[in-house]
Amino acid sequence: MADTIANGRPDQSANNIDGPTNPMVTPILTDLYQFTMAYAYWKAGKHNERAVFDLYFRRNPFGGEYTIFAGLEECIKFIANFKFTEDEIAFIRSSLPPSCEDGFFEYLRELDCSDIEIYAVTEGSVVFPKVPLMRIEGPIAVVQLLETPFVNLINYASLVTTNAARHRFVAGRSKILLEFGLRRAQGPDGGISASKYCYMGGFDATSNVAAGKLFGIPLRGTHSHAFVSSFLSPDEIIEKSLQHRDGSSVCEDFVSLVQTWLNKLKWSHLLGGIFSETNQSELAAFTSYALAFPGSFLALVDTYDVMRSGIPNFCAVALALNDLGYKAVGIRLDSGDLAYQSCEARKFFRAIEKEFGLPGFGKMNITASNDLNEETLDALNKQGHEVDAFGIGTHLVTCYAQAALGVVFKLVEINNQPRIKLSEDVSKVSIPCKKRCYRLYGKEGYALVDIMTGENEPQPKVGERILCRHPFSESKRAYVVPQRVEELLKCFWPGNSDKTREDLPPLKEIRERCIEQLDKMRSDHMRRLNPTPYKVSVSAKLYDFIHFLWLNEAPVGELQ
Ligand SMILES: Nc1ncnc2c1ncn2[C@@H]1O[C@H](COP(=O)(O)OP(=O)(O)OP(=O)(O)O)[C@@H](O)[C@H]1O
Ligand SMILES: O=P(O)(O)OC[C@H]1O[C@H](OP(=O)(O)OP(=O)(O)O)[C@H](O)[C@@H]1O
Ligand SMILES: O=C(O)c1cccnc1
Ligand SMILES: [Mg+2]
Repeated sequence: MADTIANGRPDQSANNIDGPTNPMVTPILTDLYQFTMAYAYWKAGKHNERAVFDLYFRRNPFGGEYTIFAGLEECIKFIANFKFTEDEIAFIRSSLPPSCEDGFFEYLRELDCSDIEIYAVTEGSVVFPKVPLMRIEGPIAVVQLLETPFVNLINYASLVTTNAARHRFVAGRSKILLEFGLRRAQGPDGGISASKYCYMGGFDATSNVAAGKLFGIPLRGTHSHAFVSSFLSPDEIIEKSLQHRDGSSVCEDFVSLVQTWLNKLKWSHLLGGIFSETNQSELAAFTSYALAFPGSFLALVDTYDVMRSGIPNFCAVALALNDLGYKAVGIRLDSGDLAYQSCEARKFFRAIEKEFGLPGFGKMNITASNDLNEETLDALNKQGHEVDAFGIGTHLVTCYAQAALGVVFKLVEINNQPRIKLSEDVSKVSIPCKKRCYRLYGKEGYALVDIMTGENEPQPKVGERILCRHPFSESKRAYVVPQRVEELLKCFWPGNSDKTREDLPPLKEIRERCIEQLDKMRSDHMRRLNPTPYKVSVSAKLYDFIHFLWLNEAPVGELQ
């Protein structure tokens, strides 16, 4: 028997692929019906029949016309370490009827994924409905057991990556996007996954420390209202000294230096009249935070009153820091009208730059947060704002605008026999056969269409006209002369076959791929309002075959 590691799972480390991020992702993280079907396949002697399943989705989320494929690495890590523990086998036995024969549990005991082959689109790619994101081949009983965990691992990952990409699209390339969602995410796995996939979708950093450690995502953060209101007055600051940044001198009373600056601001003719007395609790909090982090001072300015207290208090501290050679980072706004306040804050910073001759002060970073989503970002853009960074939590990580991406896993072939699943709803009819999928690019470098062909059809060639047909609608078809042809499905798990396994790229590389692919999308597919659908097609041969099979399988009705 194989060695076992700490959690009782057989040691598969010879495959050099770590297990999934979440240790709950085990072979029993599946639906009961996968085991009942596996038993029935086994009992019928059918369990080793070679099946091909496609994993795909039917509609793009968030009313958009694109999706980002994510979660592949976790699927591969899962199957690379797929092995039942004795404990799990005992539990499965206790969950099935007592009549289930021992031989089945012997079979489960020996099971791994060495006989499975997985072809997939590269993680971080832009993908479209109906085109397989993954093709899973292998003994039917095993592939069936993979359905639920794979759909689970791809569904939220792709949904939240797409959500992040959509937020990035609205915010624009130049803005810093911070994921602040851990506290509002659906449990610990939701939080960790959100941080990983929001980074993949184009966010710059997360506040989630565990995700920073696990995935190397840059960590960023400010401070909360509690920190501000926990102080009563500057009198409670005991340690008041601060060394000059270059070490040349020490300011013994930084608190007084801040007070001096606050008075200067109050009486300055440019700024005068905006405020009188600022909140002393807030001033004490800012001063203390600056004493703790003089090189990276950033303050939350909306606890009491942004313009009459938060901004002047922040500026007094920032100016005192400047005297000692430190450059404050900026502010965070977390309530009220973020467009208006950011513009007012910017005016104040610029006025200070001018008044005190401090180059760069006007460019102080303004971070905004508070229930932000695509719509509010869009509204802020339309109004005009001065925000440099957005901190986004709830709407981003919970995918508030759409709860799930209906990923499905459908049988398309068994023992080399193509299979189709019919439905009253045409959009739910599956596309049969083991297929090859290509993206065809046009003259201007944009992707024109994705096309699926039968496995043995010749590959579309550059410069050669090919007919692309809508899979179900007879009248929708177009000729395409591709300038570039990209094969979409690559082998990420060759099983026992002699295919070469694609490496799993590091997260940063996947993120770069995602950003690059989105940049190359035609703008009409990307726009928020009524985007143009991207064309997904099949070859003429596959079209004919789908419709032949459809007619073959659909019973003819009888009218009486
Ligand atoms: N200029 C703006 N245009 C459109 N939406 C905005 C603008 N500024 C802020 N928002 C959004 O308006 C909403 C304001 O929410 P709400 O009134 O509940 O917050 P608040 O009272 O300002 O703050 P708090 O979180 O302390 O309750 C938030 O979703 C915020 O993102
Ligand atoms: O608004 P989100 O997009 O979810 O971003 C995260 C929020 O979390 C923090 O708020 P906090 O937990 O203090 O709650 P509150 O602002 O709702 O009072 C922070 O100040 C943001 O407002
Ligand atoms: O660092 C922050 O400002 C932060 C972190 C989590 C949630 N809200 C804000
Ligand atoms: Mg808030």
